[in-house]
Amino acid sequence: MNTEYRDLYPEFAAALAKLTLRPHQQLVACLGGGADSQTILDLLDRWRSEHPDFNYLAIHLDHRFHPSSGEWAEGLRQDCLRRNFPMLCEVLPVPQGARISKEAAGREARYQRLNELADDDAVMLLGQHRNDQIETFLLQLKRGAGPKGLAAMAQTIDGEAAHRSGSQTWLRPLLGVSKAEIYAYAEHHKLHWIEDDTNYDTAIDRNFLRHEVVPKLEERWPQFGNSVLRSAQLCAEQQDVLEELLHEQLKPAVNEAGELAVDQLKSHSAATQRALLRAWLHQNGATMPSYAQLEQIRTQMVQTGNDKQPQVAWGRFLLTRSRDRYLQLQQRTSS
Ligand SMILES: Nc1ncnc2c1ncn2[C@@H]1O[C@H](COP(=O)(O)OP(=O)(O)OP(=O)(O)O)[C@@H](O)[C@H]1O
Repeated sequence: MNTEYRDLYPEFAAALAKLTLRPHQQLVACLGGGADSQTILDLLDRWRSEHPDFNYLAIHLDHRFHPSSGEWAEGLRQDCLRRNFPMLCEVLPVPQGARISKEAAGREARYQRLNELADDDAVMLLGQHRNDQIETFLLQLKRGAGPKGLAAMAQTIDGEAAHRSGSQTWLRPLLGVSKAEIYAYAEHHKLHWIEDDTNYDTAIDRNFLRHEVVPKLEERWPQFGNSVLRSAQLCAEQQDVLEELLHEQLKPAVNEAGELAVDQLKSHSAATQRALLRAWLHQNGATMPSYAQLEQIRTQMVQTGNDKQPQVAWGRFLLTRSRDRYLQLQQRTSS
C-alpha cells in the first residue's frame, strides 16, 4: 500500500481529549498484534511521554488460534519491554461450540477477560478503523439488522451501555482512519506487527467482504466507503433519538418492580409497540427476540383477553403477563 504518511497523533490525542480523564486513571492498549493495535500502542506511548500522570497497561490475550501464537505473544512482550511499557499477557483458550464461529467466540471471551483484567474505570483502547467499520456495516446488513446494528461501531462506548459488567470506557481512536493510513504510519515508525495469514481466509465472512466485495464496490463507486460511513452515522443518530424518545415513553409505563403495563402500550401503533417492547427488554438485559418472536410477544401480550395468562419463551427468557396486565421477564434455567 503506497498511501502517503500522515501523523495520526493529533487525531489520537483529540479522541482522548474528548474524555474526562482523572489523574492516575488506567489507560489500556488492547493488543491483537496487528498493525492496527501496534499503532495504538505507539500512539499511546507517545501520549504517555506528555502525560505521565496516568497508569498505563498493554494487554494481549493469546487464544492459541495459530501455531505461532506463542511466538507472537513473546514478540509483543519484548516490544513492550523495549518501550518500558507495562504489559500483561495471558493465554485465553476459547471454548468451542456450534453456536457461534471461533472468531466470534474469541471476541466474546476476550472482551470479558479484558474487562476483568483492567480497572473498573479504565479506558480501553481498541485498534478498529474505517475499513473495519465499513465491513461491520455490511455484515449487519447481511444479518438484516435495523438502525441499531447498521450504526456499526461507536467511537466511544461505556461498559454499562454495552451491557458488559463494570464501567470501563471503550475507545476506538482510529475509527475514522483508513487501514492504508495505519500501515503507512506503522511503516514510517518502524513498528513490528504480525501478519496473521488467517486474515486472508475468505471462508470467514469479514475476510470475504474485505478482499472480494469492498474492493469491487469501491472500484465501481469510489465514494462507496464514504457513503457507508454516512449511513452508519445517520443510523447511529436516529437510534440515539429513538432511544431518547422511547425512554420518555417507557417511564410512566413501568412500575416500581420494573414490570411493563400492557395497557400503556395499547394506544400506540404496532410499530411503536414493538419499539417499546424492544426498549424495555433491552433495559432488562434480555437477548433480543427475532422480529417474528417480537411480533408474537406483541400480539399475545397486547391482544389476548383478560381471561388468559399468555406467556412467550425465547432463548433463556420467559415473558409472562400477570392478571393486572403487567409484563414480567424471567430467566429460565435451561432453554
Ligand atoms: N488477542 C487480543 N488481545 C487483546 N486485544 C485484542 C486481541 N485481539 C484483538 N484485540 C483488540 O481488539 C481490536 C479489534 O479486534 P479484531 O478482532 O478486529 O482484531 P485484529 O484486527 O485481528 O487485531 P489488530 O488490531 O491487532 O490487528 C483490536 O484492534 C485490538 O485492539
